[in-house]
Amino acid sequence: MTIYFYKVWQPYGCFSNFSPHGIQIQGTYWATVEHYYQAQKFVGSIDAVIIPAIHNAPTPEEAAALGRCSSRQLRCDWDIVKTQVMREAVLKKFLTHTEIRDILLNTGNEIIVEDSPNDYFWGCGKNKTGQNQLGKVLMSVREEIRKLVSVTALTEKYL
Ligand SMILES: Nc1c(N[C@@H]2O[C@H](COP(=O)(O)O)[C@@H](O)[C@H]2O)[nH]c(=O)[nH]c1=O
Repeated sequence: MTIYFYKVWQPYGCFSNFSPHGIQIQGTYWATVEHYYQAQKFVGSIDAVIIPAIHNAPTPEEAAALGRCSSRQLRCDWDIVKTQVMREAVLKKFLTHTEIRDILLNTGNEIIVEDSPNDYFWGCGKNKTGQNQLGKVLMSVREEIRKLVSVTALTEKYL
């Protein structure tokens, strides 16, 4: 059965980028995946000065609001890199926090969908026709971690 998630306080809320699971990437700690993702929009852009404010935002909602401000200039390659940026952060989240890693692995091979009513790229949108890129990232991270877990088990057994 397809697994739908969206808000942190709803079922499978730990799949949301707003969930309180911090990540360390290239020596910097980010309070949530959302903080990291929103900040990456401005790396190398003339509006990169906003990055510390996004990093220090007290909540992921505030980080998202800063990153979504339409008067700021995004890095020019954002559309090309954003899915890879998201994948790296989501992979780090589920490698770092074992309790939610198990929740992800225990979803088996079910389809995972971000049930966002207004996001047709990361989510499925109101009418469920969206691209669901975040769900796809989560399923691909699930596969990658499964492979890592089996390699680790084999290594422990034979080496
Ligand atoms: N979970 C969740 C949202 N969805 C998240 O918003 C991000 C996309 O942002 P942008 O690229 O700026 O449109 C991405 O992490 C997506 O998963 N949005 C919300 O306003 N509230 C929420 O609880």
